[in-house]
Amino acid sequence: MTPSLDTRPAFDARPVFDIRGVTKSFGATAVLHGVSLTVPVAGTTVLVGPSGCGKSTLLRLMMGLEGADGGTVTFEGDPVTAGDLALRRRMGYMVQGGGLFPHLTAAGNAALMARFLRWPRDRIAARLAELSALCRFPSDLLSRRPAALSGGQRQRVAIMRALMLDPHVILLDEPFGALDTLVRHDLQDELKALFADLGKTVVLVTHDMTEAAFFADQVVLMRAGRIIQSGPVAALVDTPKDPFVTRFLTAHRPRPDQQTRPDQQTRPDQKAGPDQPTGPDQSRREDGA
Ligand SMILES: Nc1ncnc2c1ncn2[C@@H]1O[C@H](COP(=O)(O)OP(=O)(O)OP(=O)(O)O)[C@@H](O)[C@H]1O
Repeated sequence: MTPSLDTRPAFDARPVFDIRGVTKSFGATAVLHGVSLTVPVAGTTVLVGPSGCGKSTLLRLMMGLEGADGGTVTFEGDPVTAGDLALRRRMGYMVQGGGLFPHLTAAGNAALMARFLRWPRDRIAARLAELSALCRFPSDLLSRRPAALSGGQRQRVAIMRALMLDPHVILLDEPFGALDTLVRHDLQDELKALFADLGKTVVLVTHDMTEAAFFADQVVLMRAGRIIQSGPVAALVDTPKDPFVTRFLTAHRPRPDQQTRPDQQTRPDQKAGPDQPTGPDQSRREDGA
C-alpha cells in the first residue's frame, strides 16, 4: 500500500470535529435544531437517517460550505467558518453524485485542487499514478471525460479527487447513490478496505441503515434535524433511546429466515430479499417526515 503523506502524530486524543448546538435554517425552514456531535480520530462515522433529515447540511457545515446560524463547529481545534479554504484543504470531500465536471478529463477532475494550488506537473502525475493504483482506476482511462466512463469508474475518480491532497479527513455524501447493486457491492468492499489501510478519519452520509452498519464505527441516526442516537450500531440495537431507532433499524433488517443484527451483517446487499423493505423509499415511509 502506498505510504500516506499525512504527517500528523500517530495518536491524537482530540476529536477531529467538535460540533456544539448547531442550528441552521434555510429561509423559514429550520433544518438543524441544536445538533451536537464529536467525531473521533481515525474511525468511520456515518450520518444516517431518512431523506431530508439534514445529513448533507450537517456535512456541509462541517466543511464550512455552509455557515451555521447558531452553535459552533471546530475541526482539529480550529473554528470552522464558511468559506475558509485553508481548513478545507485538510478535508477531502466527495459530493453527492460525484460532482465531476463534464468538460474535464478524469485526470483533470481528480487533480483539480492540486492544479488550483499550482502543484508542479510531475508531482501531479506522480500523485495521479499513486491514486489510480490505490483506487483501482485504470490509468489509461485518465484521459477520458466522465461521459465516457462507467458509473463505478466515475465514483472512483470522485474518490481520487477527494484523496488528492492527502487530507486528514474524508467526507463522502451518498458515495454509492447511483450505482447498480454489483458495482455498489464491490466499491463498498474496496472503500472499506481503503479506509482501513489509509487509517484516516471518515465521515460518510447515507440513508441506508445497512450500508451504515457495514461502514460505521459510530452511527449517528438523525431525524428531522435532530440526532436521535449515536454510537456503535450494537448500542442502537441493544439500547435504543427512542422508538424511532428500532423502527429505522427494523425497516432495514433481513427477512426473519435470514435474521442477523445490523451490526453483524457483513455485506449490505446480502440481507434483502425482493420483498424486503430497504433504501430511501422505505425510510421515508418509516419516518413519516
Ligand atoms: N440550499 C438550500 N436551500 C434551501 N433548502 C435547503 C438547502 N439545502 C437543503 N435544504 C433543505 O434542507 C432539508 C435538509 O436537506 P439535506 O440535503 O441536508 O437532507 P439529507 O438528509 O441529506 O437528504 P438526502 O438524503 O435526500 O440527501 C431539506 O428539506 C432540503 O430541502
